[in-house]
Amino acid sequence: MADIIDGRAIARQLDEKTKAEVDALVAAGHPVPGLTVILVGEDPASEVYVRRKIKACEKVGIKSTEHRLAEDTSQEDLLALIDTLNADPEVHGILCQVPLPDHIDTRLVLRSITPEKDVDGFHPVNVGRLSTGTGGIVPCTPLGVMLLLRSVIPDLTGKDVVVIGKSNIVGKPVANLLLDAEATVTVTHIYTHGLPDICRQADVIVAAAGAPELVKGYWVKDDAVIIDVGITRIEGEDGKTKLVGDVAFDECQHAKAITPVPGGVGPMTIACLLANTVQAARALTVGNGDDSSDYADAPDRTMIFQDALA
Ligand SMILES: Nc1nc(=O)c2c([nH]1)NC[C@@H]1CN(c3ccc(C(=O)N[C@@H](CCC(=O)O)C(=O)O)cc3)C=[N+]21
Repeated sequence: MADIIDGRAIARQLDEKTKAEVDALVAAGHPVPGLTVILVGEDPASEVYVRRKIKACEKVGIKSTEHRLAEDTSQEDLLALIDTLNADPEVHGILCQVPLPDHIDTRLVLRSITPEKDVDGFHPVNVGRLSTGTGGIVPCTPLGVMLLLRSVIPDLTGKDVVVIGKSNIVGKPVANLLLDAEATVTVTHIYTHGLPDICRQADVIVAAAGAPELVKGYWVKDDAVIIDVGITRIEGEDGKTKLVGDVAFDECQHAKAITPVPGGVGPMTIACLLANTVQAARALTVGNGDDSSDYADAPDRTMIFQDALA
């Protein structure tokens, strides 16, 4: 049987460290780290995630605020709100839940969040810093993927990793982080020819295609490690809905280790959001931005949080 990588447990461990950092900041007379979440419209899945984020903030002592805007909110009003939050000294992290309604230019909105408060790591400045290994805020899900992976394979040097999916939110940043960790990375997607054969060569598969149960058992070599980023609600045989990943979990028990869905990458995404918020708060209040961090120019930014799990 494959080992199940317990994302909830590893997330709790990171949360403890985050809480200790919040306490230390406050004890040193700095403001309570603050996270603001913006949700436009009423997507039920987004509501679930936002509620989880707010609850998680409470647990570690981050002050959270929520802005719920109507579906028909104008782009101008959303940008004005972000301007206000950018200037608010009590707000250290700003997260605007995506997807946004069609009448809003998502790229413009993400660009308008100041990079220092961009705890999603989606601003082009943070994307550029990640891809050049020069600091910045690392996006939450890719960071979570790295921490889960390192809980099984502490040293990724020379490992053959296949990433399935090329999104700006997961596939591309994960590939960059893996390269920084000296892995050999093959980035693929659902149109890649011979995808099963490519996957069968891999020591590690990171499945982030958004295609439910895409990765079959025969795609996976014995003792591979599988990180499943997918999360899709489907109707099960009993008529009830259930969450499935991008990997046919039951067929992959010959793997060395695999993340479950739910309880794998999802909880880590939230724990990393909290960790990013505290990092942003520290940079904004204690130090002069990233340059205050010993890790600012470290080739592998994920180590800053890896230490928390040691
Ligand atoms: N600006 C922005 N930043 C995001 O980080 C962002 C976003 N927009 N839009 C939506 C996606 C999705 N996302 C998840 C967070 C937690 C779980 C999570 O905790 N999942 C639980 C189960 C959740 C459930 O029961 O539905 C688990 O996997 O165990 C999943 C997905 C963050 N996202």
